[in-house]
Amino acid sequence: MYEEVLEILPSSRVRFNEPMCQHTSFKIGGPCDVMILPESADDIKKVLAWAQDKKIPVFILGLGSNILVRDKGIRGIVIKLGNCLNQIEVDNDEIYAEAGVRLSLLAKKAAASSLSGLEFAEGIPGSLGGAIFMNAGAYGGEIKDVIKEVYAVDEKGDFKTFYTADLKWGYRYSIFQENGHIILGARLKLKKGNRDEIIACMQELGKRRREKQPLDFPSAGSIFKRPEGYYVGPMLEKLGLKGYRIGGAEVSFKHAGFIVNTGGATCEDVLQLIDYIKAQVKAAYNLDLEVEVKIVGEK
Ligand SMILES: NC(=O)C1=CN([C@@H]2O[C@H](COP(=O)(O)OP(=O)(O)OC[C@H]3O[C@@H](n4cnc5c(N)ncnc54)[C@H](OP(=O)(O)O)[C@@H]3O)[C@@H](O)[C@H]2O)C=CC1
Ligand SMILES: C=C(O[C@H]1[C@H](O)[C@@H](CO)O[C@H](OP(=O)(O)OP(=O)(O)OC[C@H]2O[C@@H](n3ccc(=O)[nH]c3=O)[C@H](O)[C@@H]2O)[C@@H]1NC(C)=O)C(=O)O
Repeated sequence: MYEEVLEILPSSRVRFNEPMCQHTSFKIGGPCDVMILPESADDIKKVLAWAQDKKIPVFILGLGSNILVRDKGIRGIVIKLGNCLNQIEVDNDEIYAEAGVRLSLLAKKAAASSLSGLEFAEGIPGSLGGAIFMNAGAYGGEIKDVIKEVYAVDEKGDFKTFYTADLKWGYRYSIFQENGHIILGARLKLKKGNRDEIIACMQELGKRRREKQPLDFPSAGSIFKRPEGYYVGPMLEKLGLKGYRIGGAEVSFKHAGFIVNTGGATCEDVLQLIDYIKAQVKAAYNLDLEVEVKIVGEK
């Protein structure tokens, strides 16, 4: 049945049984049935209509930096926007960018145009779409601070424009986590600044990130959200969990808020490690840690 998608898209934009471990920063995940690499919003509309007609589930992937895919993979279609919808246009103090653009690349482009506001995004590995979906943030900045409008399609493929005030922004939260729309792009409003100062700020944040975070191992960044009044890293460090390992999954020695794949980790290893950490934290602090990373795929 999946082969029928070749009637609406050229084979260069379709992959069958694609291993998700090749598309996630964790380097974990079994195959998806079909992966679509769209070139335009029109491709996405066509695929959505086809999937709806055939009742096939659709999953949207940005750059795979904030997901944990189960070992059996994903049934149905994965539409990968990361590295696909890639256009950027600078217009005075505003930037229009498509959802698949790498956030750190967008930050560099803003800096080169003497535009301030995206310095915090230096080194963030996800796409603009993923960043909006979860209101990505680091070093005191959040993507919500620079978003003016977001352009999306609903499940039927109808286009919609959202103004930032309507997006229900919260800590690692936006309306897109409840409405199921696909983000196609956004208009960002930045501030004119001094190019050298913007670049110096980004270099400083990049240095801090490299010093504090285990960037030399595959991971999905912070595995848990920050509980109010706590930092996860020091909490796990005090519990002696740094270096605790199940299979190939390990609580990072460098930053205990990260689980790293030391080589050959399965999703099951990571899930077991998450459960173990949660139980330890519950017993010691009476706190329920909430997973920040999105867990997807067939159980
Ligand atoms: N602060 C930091 O240091 C780090 C931050 N991150 C953040 O995580 C974010 C994840 O981005 P990315 O790797 O691209 O995302 P992923 O590919 O990991 O996708 C995560 C989820 O986001 C949703 N999503 C992604 N793109 C879109 C879109 N265009 N429209 C609607 N939903 C979308 C999907 O949910 P669904 O299927 O339900 O639609 C998907 O399950 C990054 O932008 C980054 O900010 C990640 C690592 C480190
Ligand atoms: C990596 C991510 O985002 C990160 C983002 O890069 C950083 C930097 O601003 O702040 C958040 O991490 P975090 O809550 O762990 O904060 P950090 O600044 O890294 O650490 C907090 C404090 O704990 C200390 N710390 C951290 C780790 C550790 O093992 N031991 C320790 O003592 C740090 O030195 C620091 O004083 C984001 N995570 C969340 C869930 O909010 C991500 O979302 O995937």
